[in-house]
Amino acid sequence: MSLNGMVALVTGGAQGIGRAVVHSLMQSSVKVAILDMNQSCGEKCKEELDLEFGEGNCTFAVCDVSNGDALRDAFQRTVDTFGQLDIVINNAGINNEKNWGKTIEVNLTSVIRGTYLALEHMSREHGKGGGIIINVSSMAAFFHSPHQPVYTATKHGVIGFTRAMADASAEGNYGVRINVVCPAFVNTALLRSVEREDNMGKFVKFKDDFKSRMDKFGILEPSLIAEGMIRLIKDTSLNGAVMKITSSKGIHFHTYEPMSA
Ligand SMILES: NC(=O)C1=CN([C@@H]2O[C@H](COP(=O)(O)OP(=O)(O)OC[C@H]3O[C@@H](n4cnc5c(N)ncnc54)[C@H](O)[C@@H]3O)[C@@H](O)[C@H]2O)C=CC1
Ligand SMILES: CCCCCC(=O)/C=C/[C@H]1[C@H](O)CC(=O)[C@@H]1CCCCCCC(=O)O
Repeated sequence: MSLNGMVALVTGGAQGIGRAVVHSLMQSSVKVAILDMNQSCGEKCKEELDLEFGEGNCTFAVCDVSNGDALRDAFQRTVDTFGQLDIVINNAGINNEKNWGKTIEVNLTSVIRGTYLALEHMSREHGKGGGIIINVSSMAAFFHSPHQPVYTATKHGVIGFTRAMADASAEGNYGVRINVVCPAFVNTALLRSVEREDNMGKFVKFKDDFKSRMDKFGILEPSLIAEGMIRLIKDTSLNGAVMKITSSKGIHFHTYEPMSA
C-alpha cells in the first residue's frame, strides 16, 4: 500500500515517538500536520523537516490537545491547508501523577476527542472517504507498577476505547481502521521525567523499582515505534489490533480470548 499523497495529523509530534513517526511518514511522501504544545520544539522540528523534505510538506501548530476547541480548529486547519485527511495519530501523552486530572485529560479524554474529530473528517458516515487512526497506549496497560497508577489507568482506557471504536467502525461501515500501539520503555524526554517529584508526587519514592525495570527490560528507540505504526497504517487487514513493542519480542500483537456465546 503506497502512502504517497496522503495527509496525516500527529499530536505531540514535535519530539520523541511523535517526531519519529512524522519523519517516517514524510519519507513515504505523506504531508503531515504536527500539533504540539511545545512551540520552540515544534518550530525547530518543522525547520529541520523543511530542510530535509522541502517546504510545504508539513505544518506545525501550537495546540494543547486538552483544549477541545483548539484541537477542533487544528483538525479543520489541516484539511483547509492540505485538502484532505487520511491518517490521524493520537500520540500526545504525559506522565504526571501529581496533577493526575491533567494526565487523564491529555492521555485519555484527548485521545477520545481526537478519534471523534478524525472520524468527522474521514468516516463514510460523514460522507468522507475513509482513513486510519492510531491511538498510543503503553505496555503499562499490561505490566503495572506502583510508580504510575493514573498513567496506567489512562493507557488501559485507550486500549478499551480503541477496540470498541474499531468494532463500531467495522459494524457501521465507517471505512476507518482504528488500531492501538503499546510500546515498552522508549528513549524520549517522557522517560526521563519519571525521577522528578513535580511529576510523580508521592509516587516518586518508587522510582528505583521503575528504573530497575528499565535496566531489566531495556530501552527502545523511537524509530522502532514509528516502524510499528507504519505497519499498522499499511496493513489493510488490521482494525482493532493491539500492537505491543518490546525489547524481547520486538513488534508483535496481543491476542484476546474470543467472546464466548
Ligand atoms: N517514552 C516511553 O517510554 C513511552 C511512551 N509512550 C507514549 O508515547 C506517547 C509519546 O510519548 P514520548 O514520545 O515518549 O514523549 P515526549 O515527551 O518525548 O513527547 C511527547 C510530546 O507531546 C507533547 N505534549 C504533551 N502534552 C501535550 C498536550 N496537552 N497537547 C499537545 N502536545 C502535548 C509534548 O510537548 C511532547 O512534544 C505518549 O502517549 C506516551 O504515553 C508509551 C509507552 C512508552
Ligand atoms: C512515563 C514513561 C513511560 C514509561 C513507559 C511505560 O509506558 C511503562 C511501562 C511500564 C509499567 O509502568 C511497569 C512496567 O513494567 C512497564 C514496562 C514493561 C515492559 C515489559 C517488556 C517485557 C518484554 O520485553 O517482553
